[in-house]
Amino acid sequence: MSLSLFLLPSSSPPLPPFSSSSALRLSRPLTSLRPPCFPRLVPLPLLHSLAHAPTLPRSLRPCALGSGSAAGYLLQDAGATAAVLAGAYSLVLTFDTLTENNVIQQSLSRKLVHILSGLLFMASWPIFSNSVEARYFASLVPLVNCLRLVINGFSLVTDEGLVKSVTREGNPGELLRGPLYYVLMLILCAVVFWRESPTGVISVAMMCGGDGIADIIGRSFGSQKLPYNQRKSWAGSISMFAFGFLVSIGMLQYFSALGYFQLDWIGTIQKVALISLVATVVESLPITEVIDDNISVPLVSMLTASLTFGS
Ligand SMILES: C/C(=C\COP(=O)(O)O)CCC[C@H](C)CCC[C@H](C)CCCC(C)C
Ligand SMILES: Nc1ccn([C@@H]2O[C@H](COP(=O)(O)OP(=O)(O)O)[C@@H](O)[C@H]2O)c(=O)n1
Repeated sequence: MSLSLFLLPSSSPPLPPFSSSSALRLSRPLTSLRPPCFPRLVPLPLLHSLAHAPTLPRSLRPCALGSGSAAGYLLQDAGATAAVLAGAYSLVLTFDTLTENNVIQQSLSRKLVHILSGLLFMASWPIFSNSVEARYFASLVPLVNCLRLVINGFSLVTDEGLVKSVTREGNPGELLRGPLYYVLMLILCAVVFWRESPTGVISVAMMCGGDGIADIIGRSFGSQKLPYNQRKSWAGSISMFAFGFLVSIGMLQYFSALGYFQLDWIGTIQKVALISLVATVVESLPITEVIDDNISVPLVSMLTASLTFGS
């Protein structure tokens, strides 16, 4: 069997922007392809070289787009969803234990959960399949946590560990604000943008990395307050810009290395710097008493990224 690599036939629907997907087509009908073949975790450049390999052992044959069976995709996505859900529960339990044992303060615990949850959730996206439904399976994770926050926020049940590790004062009602908006934004980014667009990646990075570090640095080193907002500081805002920028570039590199999109890095660095600046300015405004940062920061990042990246 020889593999030939060529672009999608012109009759195919246009590839989403930034998709560098080149369909691997086999010389015989896809129906003859039998798994196992490895999922899209293999970086695309490697797939290109594999595509030209004269013969490949069956177990090393890359999946052609759409070559996985529906049942295979379903199994992969269900397993990935269960694994990431378990990861979410373990993360909160870990920080609850650390707080309970006074290893870290409750405020730091909440912020570390804020930084790590969304970034680790986004980092898990490549373990989901190439199916159209994959993003919906992935969004089940923040959805289940959304329900968990709501039932605990209304004290229908009481999960002390959850309340302690993600609230400021240990009041269950707090779960219905910052944490709830946070998981709703993760659902939005996963469903609308998924791993095919820099927009969702940057928005999650700014909400988790940028806004998360601003609190930690701002509380500890924020003596110099902003002239227009005495609740925010130069240290907090500068750290939000810098860390949000670095985390955004890092996550874009991650998805690019796995072949989900290819970016012109000079232009990307400029665009991400602009997005980080806009998000940092918005986060510093007194409006955050009206609109939670977990809404304003990702939304303004989505808007700015959509305008600058065109997707
Ligand atoms: C503490 C959180 C938000 C508070 O925001 P703020 O008020 O400080 O601005 C984050 C709440 C996280 C939530 C309880 C759990 C979310 C889990 C996530 C969707 C999946 C993580 C999976 C990964 C593998 C650990
Ligand atoms: N730009 C910023 C953001 C937060 N902070 C500090 O972090 C604390 C919490 O910030 P925040 O109200 O935005 O926290 P979250 O809404 O993100 O949980 C503020 O009261 C400030 O002490 C800062 O100094 N500068």
